[in-house]
This record gives sequence, structure tokens and C-alpha cells, in this order.
Amino acid sequence: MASEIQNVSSNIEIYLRMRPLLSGTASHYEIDKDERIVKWHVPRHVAAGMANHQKERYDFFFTDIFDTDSKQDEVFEKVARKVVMGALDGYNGTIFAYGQTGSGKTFSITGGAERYVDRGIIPRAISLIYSELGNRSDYTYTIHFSYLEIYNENGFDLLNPDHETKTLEDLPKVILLEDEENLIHLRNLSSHLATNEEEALNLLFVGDTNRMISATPMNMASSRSHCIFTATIEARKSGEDSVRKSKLHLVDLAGSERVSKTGVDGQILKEAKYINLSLHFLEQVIVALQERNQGKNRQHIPYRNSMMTSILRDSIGGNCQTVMLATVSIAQEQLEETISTCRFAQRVATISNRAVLNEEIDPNLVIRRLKQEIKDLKMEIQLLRGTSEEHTMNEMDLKSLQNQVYDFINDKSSEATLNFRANLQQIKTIFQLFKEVVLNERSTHVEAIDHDKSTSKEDTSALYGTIKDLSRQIQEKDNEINILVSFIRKHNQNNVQTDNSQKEIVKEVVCKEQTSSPSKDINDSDGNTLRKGERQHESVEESESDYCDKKAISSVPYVERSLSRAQAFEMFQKSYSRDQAIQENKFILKGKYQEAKSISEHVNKAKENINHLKSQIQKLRIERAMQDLHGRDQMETMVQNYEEDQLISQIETEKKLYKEGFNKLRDLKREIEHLHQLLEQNQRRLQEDLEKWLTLIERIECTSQNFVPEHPNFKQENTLSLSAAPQQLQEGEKNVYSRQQEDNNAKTLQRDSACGMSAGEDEVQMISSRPASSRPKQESLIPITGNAKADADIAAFYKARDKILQRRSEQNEP
Ligand SMILES: Nc1ncnc2c1ncn2[C@@H]1O[C@H](COP(=O)(O)OP(=O)(O)OP(=O)(O)O)[C@@H](O)[C@H]1O
Repeated sequence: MASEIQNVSSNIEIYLRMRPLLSGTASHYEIDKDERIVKWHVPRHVAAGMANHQKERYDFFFTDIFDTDSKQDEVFEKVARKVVMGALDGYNGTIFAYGQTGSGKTFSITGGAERYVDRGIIPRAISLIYSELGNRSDYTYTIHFSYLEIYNENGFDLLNPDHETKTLEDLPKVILLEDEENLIHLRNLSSHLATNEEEALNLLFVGDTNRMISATPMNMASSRSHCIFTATIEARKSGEDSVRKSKLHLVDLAGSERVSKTGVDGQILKEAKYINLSLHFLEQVIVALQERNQGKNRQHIPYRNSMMTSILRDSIGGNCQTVMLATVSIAQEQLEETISTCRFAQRVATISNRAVLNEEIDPNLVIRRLKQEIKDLKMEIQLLRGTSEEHTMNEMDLKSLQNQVYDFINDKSSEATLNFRANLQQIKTIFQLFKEVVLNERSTHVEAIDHDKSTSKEDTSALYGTIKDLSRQIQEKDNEINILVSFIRKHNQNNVQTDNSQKEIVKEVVCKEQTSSPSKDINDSDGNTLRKGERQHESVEESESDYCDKKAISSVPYVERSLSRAQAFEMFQKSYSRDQAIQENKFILKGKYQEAKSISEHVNKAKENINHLKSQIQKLRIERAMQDLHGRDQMETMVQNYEEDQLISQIETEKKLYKEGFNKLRDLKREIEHLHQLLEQNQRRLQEDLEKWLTLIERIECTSQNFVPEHPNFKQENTLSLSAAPQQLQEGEKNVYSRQQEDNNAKTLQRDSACGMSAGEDEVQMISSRPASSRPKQESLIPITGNAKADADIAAFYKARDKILQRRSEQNEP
């Protein structure tokens, strides 16, 4: 995380935004972009009318100035981006809009209801937060949102679900509590976890709608309340004890116009006084801070005088990166208010804040870590004292320790180490494992000697010598074989012919695979256990253990290699047994998408309707505010109230539809995600099975006798006649091969190895037990490698191996 914010004091940044003129005459003003100064020219007659202000030009400095044509994204980038990023880095942040009613505070903070490009700072901040999380994967973020409305010094939770059924007055009031450390807590203000942008935007939408429809005779316009949308961000880095906690307040203050100008009375006057009072207290706080900054003896800052200043205490003169957006009208008749707003901003600019990184140790994490440390230390002490308790290890731990020990033994590097916890039980187990390995080795060795008791000593050593020699030679030939195999494959691509016998072979191979026994180990003369996978073409053979999902692909017929991959795929898919499930899932998914599409259309429609109704209410309220200024009769008031009630009840209906739809969509989204996962899994398996199937085909081609590669080294004596293999090679007959058959066995192994297939007796049996009718009529001969010496070596190796296996099985017989 790299933040531009340092732990140093800096003054609150102030920005000015001018609202486009809707009607009337515009004031005369100039913006000096370089100096970042706005100059308001006041006509002589207006200046004369302004209380205490006789000047004809007023200049104000700002961090930046946005003229009437400024766009929402520009404002967000300049005003909000760094504050949001700072909050993600662990610094508190506040952005507050201040200005007279109708000057564009809500438009700037929340945005216009109709157009997407009119999204304000809050929705853009939400998008930025969630898109940034993707770039900060080393941290785990938890983000909660709350939305508070302060009206007549009372706090209301805009995210309280009871908003739907109760009036504002009947909702529980948010209560301000202060702890011994002067930290403010808000009772009855709900906090909602949002794991993604969609959820957070939904909370904003719900809160804004509640703000609009909190229909009470007192709350006639949003301009009379303050709204604070807060994101509480927690970031934890894995493996660390500390947690970063920050708060991001996005504040839409009530209209700042002076009461005297509105000429209101009664309830509205009372509200206006409250609003003015809380803004007045805000001003007092700012003045006090300004004086303190100027070195005047100002200890007490009157934060507690109002709810808003209490909540925003850190934002003004505290631990916070704060930005003020002053919104003004350029209308000449509003010039006095405009100058008043600019003047207030100049005061705010003198306030210095000190944003510090809010990083603290998470006691829960520390406790957990210390507990583990204590446990380890205790065990170490017990071990050193020789009083270690013996805990029985569970199966998983034992398995993992076993693997570690085997890895350690098999690692030939002199730097290999075995890491384990200092625990008596583990040490004992390790010794036990070592003992087992040594005993096994010994018994294998003794076995080998016993085996050969019947043969002469000379024969035994000659046999071991041969085996050792052969393993070395096989290694040497490996490269040679690979070259030859690629030659054969190339040749094969051009010459392979498809016939029914090949199809039979596929079936047989598949059948064989289904019943094939797990790979067997053989011992070389050094007593090293050689697993099949360790012999040749290991990478290919590794996958042999789970070689193709037989059931799934056994239904798939043989395909000619000459087919294109796409054709092969098509053919494979047609007979693939899992394809039906895939198609079914696709069908269901399609249905769910259609359902989601139609629901989201309804949800969007409801949202559009709500936004439309909201703007109608807003228009109505603005009209009423204008009439308030000029006085209106009772009849008009009743009609307007009735109209607003109607609009509000329509919003309620739409809101219900929106909520139902949103919940349905959320459920559907979950189902769709699940289906997607299933489909991905199926596709992956299909892909794997296809690859395996193609490999199988390739193997069959290698096994088939339909071609005689025109290899330059090809010689008649190095070829193998498969047709000479016995038709029914049964279990009991396995060990009485003729020399020819033994050679076949070895050669088949060699071919299979070249094709990436595990070798052994089973394969030989499988091929030879193929019905004669299914075999090609043509007598075909296949060289193993094309190299006489290599073929002879391999055959000899297998001969030797069979002898060992035969002896072993004889010995094992009672
Ligand atoms: N920069 C702007 N561009 C276009 N329209 C704007 C702009 N600023 C404000 N408006 C429009 O002016 C009207 C009043 O703006 P807005 O509600 O944001 O004022 P406000 O300062 O929040 O008022 P209040 O104090 O009553 O909440 C709205 O219809 C809004 O869409």
C-alpha cells in the first residue's frame, strides 16, 4: 500500500463548484485558473444592499475551482480520489459539501437520479473502493456502511428496515454516546457489511430512497437535514497482528442559507433555526480551531454543542484527511449567499488536520499467536527435560510426517533436511519410520539372496550385473527411442488406416484399462525400488495412474487420426456419456439467465420509476420552497401535500417490487454461479477426457500392426510378429512363454512406453487375447526401435525382469 498521505499536519483542502444557472441573471465573476482564485464582481446597487459588505469585488482562493460546465468524474478525480485511497490505506477521510439550498450539494455527493454519468461522489467512491480491493490481495478487507440523517438535532438510521413501515418519528433515534477515551459511539445506527460493489450500491439506494420518503409533516425537504454516509474499513495483512481501521465520511450538509432571508415562520422556522444552529456550531468549531492555529489561547473546541460536530470531530481539526466542497449558485440574486459560502470556505481552509495511520494491534490475533508460542515453548521445555508427554498423532499428521521422511530419504542432495516440531512423539515416530525403511531394505536384500539360493552364485551375480547394466543402457537408449517414436508418429499420421480391427483394439485397451492392476514395482540389482513411473517417459506415465475416466470415454468410438481436431471433438462429444449432463446444465443455466434478465428488467424498471418519482417529489418540494418565500395559501398546500403523499405511496409500492426483485436476483446469481462452476468443471473434465481419448487413439495406432515404418534401420530380425502371440493367454500360462513370447512382451512394453503407456504383462495379455477375427489379416511386423542393439537390450531386460518376478511368485506360493 502506498499512500500519498504522510503523518503530517495539513490544512483542509477547499474546492468550489458552481451550479449551472437555470433561470435569471448570472453574476459577473472571473476564475483565475493559475492562481486558483475566483473574483466576484458585485454591482454597486447590490453591494450597497449587502449588510456590512460595501466592496464591489470579492476574491477567494480555493484548492481548485469547478465552473458551471464541470463534470462529475472531474470533480470526483480531483476532490475525492485521494481521500478514498487514503481511507483504504488506513487514514480517516471526510468529504463534505456545504452551500445554500439548491446549490448542488446532493448532486455532487450522491449524484443526479436520472443519468449514469451524473453519479456523484458516493457511488464513484464505492466503485473505486471495490475495484481497488483487487489490487490489494495481500490484505483482507472488511467494509461496513452506515447512513445517518440528522434532522432537528435527532439522528435517524436511513438503513433501518423499519423505514418501510414506520414514520420517521416512530423510528428509534440514533443516540450519541461518548466513552472514557472521548470516542463517540452511535447507538441505534445499523452497520451493514457489503462484500461487493453491488451490495454497497444497494445500501446507498435504499438509504437515499428512505431519505426521500421519510414522509413526516416535519421533514418536508432534504435541504433541512444533514446526511452522513460512512464506510468503515478494516484491513488485515495475513500473518500480521496489526489491523488498519479507518472511516470515510461522505457528508451532505443542510442548506446554509440564512433564516432572515427565507422569511419563514412556525415549524419551518424552528427547523431552519436548528439547521442554522448546527451549522452555526460548525462555524464556532472552525473559528475556535482557527484561533488556536493562530496561537490564541483556545483550549476548548465546542464539538459537543451539536450532534453533527460531535460525529465529525475528527474530521475537523483532528485525525482525518478532510476536503470541503463549497457549492454555490451563480445567480445574481443569490450572490450574497454565494459570497457567504466562499467566506466560510476561507475559514475552513485555515484548519489544520493531522491524518495518522490508524494501525493497531488486533488483540485477538496476538492472543492466538502467543498461545501457540506458549504451547511450542512448553513442548520444547518438556523435551529438554525429558518429560515430554506423548500425544498420539492423528492419521493425517502421521501420513504427512511419513511423506516428509520418505522425501528426505529419497532426496540425494547432501543439503536435504528434515524439518519437524521438537516433540518427543514426532522424534519417536521418525525413528520408527527410519527403522522400517532399513528393515525393509534388509529383507528385500535377503529375499533376493534367498531367491537365488537355487541358482548358482555365479548366475546370481551375473543376473544382477545384467539388470544393472540394462537399467543403465535403457536410460541411454531413452533419447534414441524418443527420436524414433517421433519418427513413427510422423509416419503414422500419413499412413494410418482405420479398420474395424483397430476399433476392437480401442475397446480392448479400454477394457483392459478398466481392469488393469496398479503398477508394480521392481527392484534393480542395487536394491533400489524402481517404480514404473520412474523408468521411462515419466511425465506421461504419471497420468497413467488415473488414466482416462473409462466409463466416460469407453462409449466413444475409435476416430481416425486424419480427422481434424474439431471433427474429432465433435465425434467424441456425440458419444461422451457426460455430455448429456453438460447439455442439461447448459439448458438450466440458459433458463436462469433468461429469468435473471427478466427480473433485472423489472428491478431496473422499479429503480427507474423510483428515481422518476423522487425527482417529481424534489420538483414539488423546490416549488413549495419557492412558494414559501412568497407565501402560499392553504388550499395550495393541501393539494401539494396530497400530491406528495401519492408520489410517496407510489415509491413505496415500487420499492417493494425493487426489493423483491433484488432478493430474487441475488438468489439467482448464487444459482448461476454454482451452475457456472459445475459447467466449468464439466468442460475441464471433457477437455481432459478428450485429450486422454486422443492419446489412447495414438497409443492404439502405435500398437496397431497396420504399418511397417520405412525406417532406414529396419531389419527383419528386429521385428515382432504379433500374430504369433497365443490367442488365449491365460493366467496359468503366463509364466511359460516361449522365448518369442517373452520378446513380444518386452517389445510391446517398449512400444507402449514410446506411446506413453505403462508397460507389463497385462498389456501383453490384453493384446494377445484379442480375438483373431479382430486382428488385421495382413501379417505385419513392427520394429521396437528400429535399432537392433536397443531392441535386443530391452528384450533382455524384460527377460531378466520376468525371471525375477517368476521367482518371486514361486517363492510366495505356499
Ligand atoms: N452541477 C450541476 N449540474 C447540473 N445540475 C445540477 C448541478 N448541481 C445541481 N444541479 C441540479 O439542481 C437541483 C438542486 O441541486 P441539489 O439538490 O443537489 O441541491 P442541494 O444543494 O443539495 O439542495 P438541498 O440543500 O435542498 O439538498 C437538482 O435538480 C440538481 O440536479
